[in-house]
Amino acid sequence: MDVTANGRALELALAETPDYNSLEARDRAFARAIAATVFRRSGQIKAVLKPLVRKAPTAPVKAVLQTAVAQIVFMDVSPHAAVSETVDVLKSSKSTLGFANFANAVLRRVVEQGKHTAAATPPKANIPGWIRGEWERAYGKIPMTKIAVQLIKDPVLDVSVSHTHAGLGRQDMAEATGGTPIGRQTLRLGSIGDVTALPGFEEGSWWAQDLAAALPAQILMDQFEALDGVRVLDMCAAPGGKTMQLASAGMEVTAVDKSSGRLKRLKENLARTKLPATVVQSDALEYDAEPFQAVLLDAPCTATGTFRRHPDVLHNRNPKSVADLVRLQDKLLPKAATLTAPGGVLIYAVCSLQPDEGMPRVTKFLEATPDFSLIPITSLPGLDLPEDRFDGGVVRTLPCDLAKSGGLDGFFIAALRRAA
Ligand SMILES: C[S@@+](CC[C@H](N)C(=O)[O-])C[C@H]1O[C@@H](n2cnc3c(N)ncnc32)[C@H](O)[C@@H]1O
Repeated sequence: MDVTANGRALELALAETPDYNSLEARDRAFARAIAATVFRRSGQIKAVLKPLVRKAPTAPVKAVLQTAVAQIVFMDVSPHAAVSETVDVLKSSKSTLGFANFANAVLRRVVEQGKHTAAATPPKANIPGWIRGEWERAYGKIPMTKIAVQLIKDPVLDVSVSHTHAGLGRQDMAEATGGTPIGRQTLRLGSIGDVTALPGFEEGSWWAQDLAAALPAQILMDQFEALDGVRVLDMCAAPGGKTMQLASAGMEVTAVDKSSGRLKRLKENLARTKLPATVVQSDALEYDAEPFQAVLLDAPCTATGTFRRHPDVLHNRNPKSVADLVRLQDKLLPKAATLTAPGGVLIYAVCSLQPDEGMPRVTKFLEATPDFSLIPITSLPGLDLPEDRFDGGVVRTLPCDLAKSGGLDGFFIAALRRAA
């Protein structure tokens, strides 16, 4: 409820819930899986409940019913156990006690017919209408349907393997984990479990990073013949996935971020991977330094492109949050420009599928800043993406790309150069 009503991220909402924190690790993982399934399957769950619930119950009762449907229809949970646990939960509070019998009756019907109703409801019903509209207009109806299929699949785990570690390279990691090398430095692993238990974690040989999230830094690095000692600013850097890529390639990285909590994670990541970077806590809009040969602006965005691992992003955003972020992106891009040295490279990236956060930001910036021009990108070595992902000389990945191997995050990436 905190996610939909207050726009909180599911991870944060859970982390600040005392009942959740008091659970054993295994039960916490189960509770998180139920919550994620509620968001992943929101439209199908609604379709299952609609014919059975004539009058809308209170918000807490509705939320409890949704978690029950998630378990009964979509998870490997005994239906009997899910019904009786749910009824017990409702009985445990005075405000919901009166709904226990009602829920019992509804959920028995869900056990009988829920799977059938869910199967008859297309996956695109799980995507909120306003987002579906924007994606259909931007990417077309068929890609939209394929994108929706990625939402109901279990996400894969991608890790980026450090360039600096002679010990556990990508091939060693592949052999040790059964993972598949994909792209330039990514290893794709079957499903997300306890990442800290994977070989090479303690040694800092890799960090979790979606294949698409590794592209902006790779595109930046492609613009240089030699990387050693090149000064680069990672302007919105935490938790540091891209900082680690740049540092592990030998670049001299300054990592700026506004959030102290997220910078703490960045510092932990750098310590674990034994990679160097100058870390600065600052609002990027107020940060000043001698201009850099390269600036990476991985801008704050709606992050709707990350829905495979974070299905809640489709439910805690709205058109106003897009507009607010667009305003910030329109300030950050010119600021990034002032920090880019003449002849230098500026990369703008967002992990968003909302069209407004992509090309229109770059077009507006280029119109206002004549000493910058687009460096057209027409393909990415090692990645077999459809030609139209490079329309306009920029990169637009869709979650349905490379679908057979697990898809990838939706990113928009543009490379720009300042005149010398
Ligand atoms: C997309 S995330 C960055 C992810 C990171 N580049 C990575 O690869 O791990 C955006 C970041 O922008 C930061 N941020 C938001 N507004 C900012 C601002 N005005 N100045 C600096 N950082 C900001 C957020 O704290 C967040 O860490």
